[in-house]
This record gives sequence, structure tokens and C-alpha cells, in this order.
Amino acid sequence: MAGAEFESLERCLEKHLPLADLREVKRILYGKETRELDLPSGAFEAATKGDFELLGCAFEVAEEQQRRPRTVRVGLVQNRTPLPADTPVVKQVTALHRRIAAIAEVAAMCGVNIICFQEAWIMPFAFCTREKLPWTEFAESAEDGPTTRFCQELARKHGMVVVSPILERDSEHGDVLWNTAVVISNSGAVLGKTRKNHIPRVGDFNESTYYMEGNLGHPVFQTPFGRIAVNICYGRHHPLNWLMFSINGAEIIFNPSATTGVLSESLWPVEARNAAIANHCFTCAINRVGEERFPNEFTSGDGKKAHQDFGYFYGSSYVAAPDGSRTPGLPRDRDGLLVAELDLNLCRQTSDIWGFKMTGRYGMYAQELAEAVKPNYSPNIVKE
Ligand SMILES: NC(=O)NCCC(=O)O
Repeated sequence: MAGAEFESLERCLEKHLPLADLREVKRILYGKETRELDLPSGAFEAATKGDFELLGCAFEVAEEQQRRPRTVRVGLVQNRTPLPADTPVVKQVTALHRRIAAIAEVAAMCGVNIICFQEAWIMPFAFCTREKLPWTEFAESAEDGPTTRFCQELARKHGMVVVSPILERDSEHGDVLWNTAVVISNSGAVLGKTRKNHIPRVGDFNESTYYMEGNLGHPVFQTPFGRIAVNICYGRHHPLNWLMFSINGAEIIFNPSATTGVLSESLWPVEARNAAIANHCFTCAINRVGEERFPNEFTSGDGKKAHQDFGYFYGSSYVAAPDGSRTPGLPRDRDGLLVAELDLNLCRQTSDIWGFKMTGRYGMYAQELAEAVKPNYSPNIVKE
């Protein structure tokens, strides 16, 4: 299993394929080619100085006669945790705030309207350990915790919508912990929050030890830059989770994640892209990067020897469009900012061509599902 030494699928294809073959392979694997965005040279200089990759792409969309283009720039941020996991909690959070502030500065230079960070971006992904302290100390109020206040500053300063996935502590309701994304309007106001609906119980993803399945349904947030929703990590394996955000009108669905190579890397390019196609919307898949080591060894009841790391977080963040086209991924081995220019008109244009919403037969599924979840349901199997 490759770690940091394998930079990216794209670089590998570019290195080894003759140009004509590369074009065909990309057409099949990536759909209609995206255009390189003309970003300011100062942004590239700042990215080089800050030691992160900056990639800019735009999706080509047909002009309409009756609607003006609805052009939006999204910024996807993937990053390593800058300090070791055994550094005091406040120092780690401060270092992460500093890192993200620097990347957001570059996003602002690139005209980003909506920025989204990786899952639980304020902490190492310590849920593998099943230990409570110090990891639960990273939890904060979604409404007025230090990270939300930090993001409000960012939103005001740059006029951006900020999607901030955190570990939430709800002190008003029994100190319960949640895996939550806070959505902050470009005005700086907290627009609302959404909670992770599906909690993994696979490999070292021992997240059910920490928080419960979300109880807020599938909210969609109306922003000046379009209607957005957040499907947190493991929710991307659940087509109905994407569907419900789309049924509530989402035009862009962010998928902030933390996932490792052995488990999911072959699924990664497929799932968010398929969700964009199936739901006539844009999807933004974001993954963290690198290795995180924890002070104590742990096991997860899967026969593996006790270990202290989670495996390799492979980055590779990308944006997929409703017509099935997608951007290249950010690298597997570096922090990065992907700036993608979307014209939201593509959602309805694709819907008019393929008509998945029109042909969806949701009423039939609703009835069948309502029956299927009953305890005495017997599956509809026809036998000789
Ligand atoms: N963070 C998280 O839910 N990871 C689970 C593994 C995966 O979905 O790839």
C-alpha cells in the first residue's frame, strides 16, 4: 500500500502514457476536461512559501438565453496536522487555526466564495484509539466555540461562506458530542449546522465510541453563492444520504472526510462522482493527508497487531460535476487548496438531459421502504 511516495494517480498517468492515450484515458476516467483556472501569480507564490499545492480548475458549461451564468468558486482544503498528537490540546488547535488562516488567505486571493475544511479539522483523527482524554477536549460549541469564532472572523474578512467540520460538544443538551459541520455565512453569522448521519464501525474507525448518529436530518443552507449541504465522510457510502440533501435542493454537497488508503482509496474516485451524477449536483470530496501517530498502542478487534497510527490519509480531494466530469485530485502527499469554478446552471442543464429526478420513482421506493423497515417484513423473492 502506497504512502507518501506515490504522489497521485494523475501524475502517474501523465508520466507513463503517450499523449493520445492519456487523452482517451482521461476522457473515460475524468469526463469532459476541466479548464485550468487563471489564478493570480501572487497566490502561487504564497502557496509555494506556505508549502501547499494550489490547483485551479473550471468546468465548461453551456450558455443559456434566459438565465445568466451562476458562477461560484469553491475552495477545498486538505492538510496534515501540523503538530504531533501528544502536543497540548490548545497548542494543536492554535497551530491548526494558523495553518488554515494562511490557506484561506490564498483562497481569498483566488476569489473563493465558499471554503470547506476536512472532517474534524481542529484535531488529529484520534477516534481509532477509543481513549477519551485528551481527545474529547477538542470538542467545542458549534454556536460560539473558539473555532466557530475563528471561522466567523475568516468569513467576515474574506466575504466567504465557511464550512467548518468540528467535533461538537452540545453543552445545552447533556454535553453530548457530535461530528458536526458548522456553516458560517459570508456575513460572519452562523447560518446553522449539520451532523454526521452515518457513523463508521469499520477497521480503526472506532467513531461510535465518541458520538451518536446525527439528529438534524438533511439541512440545506441557502447562501448568496447557491444552496449547499454537507455529507460528512462515511455518509458518502450511503446513496440515500446524498439523495435527501439533493431532494432538499442542494446544488453543491461538500463531503469532508478522513479516510485511509487500505480501506477506501479505490472507492474514493467513484463515490462522490457518482453522487454528483445521480443527483444532478456538484460534489466536493475532501480528505486529510499524511500519517498521525498516537501515544498509546490500540487494536480494533480485527486481528491486527497493536499499532499507534491510523494508516495513510491519502488526500486526493476533488470536485465532481453533475455531467460526470471531475477535476484532477490534489496530491496524496501534500497539503493543498483546490479552487474550482462552477456554474450552477449545469445542475438543471444536466437534469433536463438525463431526467433522473423526473424518472426517480420516489413514491414507489418510499412505499416499499416503509414496508421493508417493518419488523415482520418478508423480502419480495419469487421462487419456483
Ligand atoms: N471518517 C470516517 O467516517 N471514515 C470512515 C472510513 C470511510 O468512510 O472511508
